[in-house]
Amino acid sequence: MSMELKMSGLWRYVQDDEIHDAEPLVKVAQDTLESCKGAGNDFLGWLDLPENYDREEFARIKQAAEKIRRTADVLIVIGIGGSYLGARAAIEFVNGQMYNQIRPEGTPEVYFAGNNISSSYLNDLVKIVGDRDFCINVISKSGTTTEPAIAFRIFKELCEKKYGREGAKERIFATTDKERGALKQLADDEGYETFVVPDDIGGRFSVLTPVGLLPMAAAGVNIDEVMKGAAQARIENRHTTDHLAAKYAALRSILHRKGKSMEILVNYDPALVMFGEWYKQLFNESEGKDHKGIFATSANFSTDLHSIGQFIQDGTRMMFETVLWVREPRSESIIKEEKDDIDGLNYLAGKSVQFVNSKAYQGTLLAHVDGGTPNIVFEIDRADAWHFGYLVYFFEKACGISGYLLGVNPFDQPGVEAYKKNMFALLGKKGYEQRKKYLEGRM
Ligand SMILES: O=P(O)(O)OC[C@H]1O[C@H](O)[C@H](O)[C@@H](O)[C@@H]1O
Repeated sequence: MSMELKMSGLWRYVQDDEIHDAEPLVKVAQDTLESCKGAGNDFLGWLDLPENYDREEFARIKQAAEKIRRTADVLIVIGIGGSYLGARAAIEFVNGQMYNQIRPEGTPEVYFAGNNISSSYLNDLVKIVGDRDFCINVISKSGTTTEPAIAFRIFKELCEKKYGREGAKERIFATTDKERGALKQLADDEGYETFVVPDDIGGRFSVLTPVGLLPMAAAGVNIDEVMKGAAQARIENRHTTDHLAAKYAALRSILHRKGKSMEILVNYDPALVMFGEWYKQLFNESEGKDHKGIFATSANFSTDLHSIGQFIQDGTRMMFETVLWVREPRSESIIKEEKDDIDGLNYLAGKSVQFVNSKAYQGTLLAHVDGGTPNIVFEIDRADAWHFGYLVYFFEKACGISGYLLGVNPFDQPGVEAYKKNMFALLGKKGYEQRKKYLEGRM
């Protein structure tokens, strides 16, 4: 089975008849999505993407990845939001958080830039590259986002200094709109190889496009497997409401109506930390609008059980957890017996660390449920490329259904503009003069 939903963490909170009663509405939401008749329907290119992707471009991604691997010790991936999170989530999901230190042979170190406005971070990254050979993949659908634009100026200059303008051309790969935006214009002017973010796929739904696929492939993630996993999720989660994406959307909606306004995506392996970050953008930008929505966040257990665990167990009862449990770790470690059992751990001698992790998972689940935090649980066998693709498509589909159930357009993000307008005004950008005056008067 690709993925299993476990309901034992919901027994006090959601009854079978409630799920049954929610079905007609879930069906309407799903039909609206699948028939492409709902709000935001010009952004549904991701729905059939696992079957309908551009094979020629896919082959070109593999060639470019090969070239990066051949010519670079370091790959700098520049992007933010949907142009950043998915690729990083994939690389860490498959290879672990310490990927750069233990990466597969022949693959470059991969670092991400343009996802913050920290000069220290940028300078640290320049230091890390040092004298080594590097390539750049600059990613921006709009081609005008401030953070990646700043980072790209710095690394483009570095690249041109080191390799000359002609040489840099061979090392810079741009992923952007097929015809619009500053990045597309720049890429055409300079002669960079370009990859397309399709018009009908929004940033947070774009991980299975070149946005995510090129960095993944460069890092040695098997992108054929990623697409196969996504294709399987597409087949399993459509048409009827008898599938996990519909059930998950129904459960979220039922819990929300009962006052649970916060969802925590829980993992038990640091390799999934960035997957949690990707999920946060997906759900918050899709549902957090019109003064509605579940606030989606993530937690990393057992790490966070020693920090925010107290609140989840015992604080304001406003949350539910969605646990993503991976049954088999990438590698195993066995706890050894010690002669003097000073730390009292000998009762675990011979047991695997994953066994201990599994008991932490089960024990936490029961404690949180007893404390008033319902748990939805998904279990998968392995954190590999196939399951990454599966999970991406699964959460995207569930998010689309869930957004329509909530009565919002899940495919826009008008609220993100507010801070940008203020920032541009305060920076003195042309056209924002009036706002600048008004804002500065308030400071
Ligand atoms: O790819 P870009 O156009 O640079 O956009 C990057 C990100 O920036 C924005 O502010 C949006 O809210 C995100 O949805 C998007 O993923």
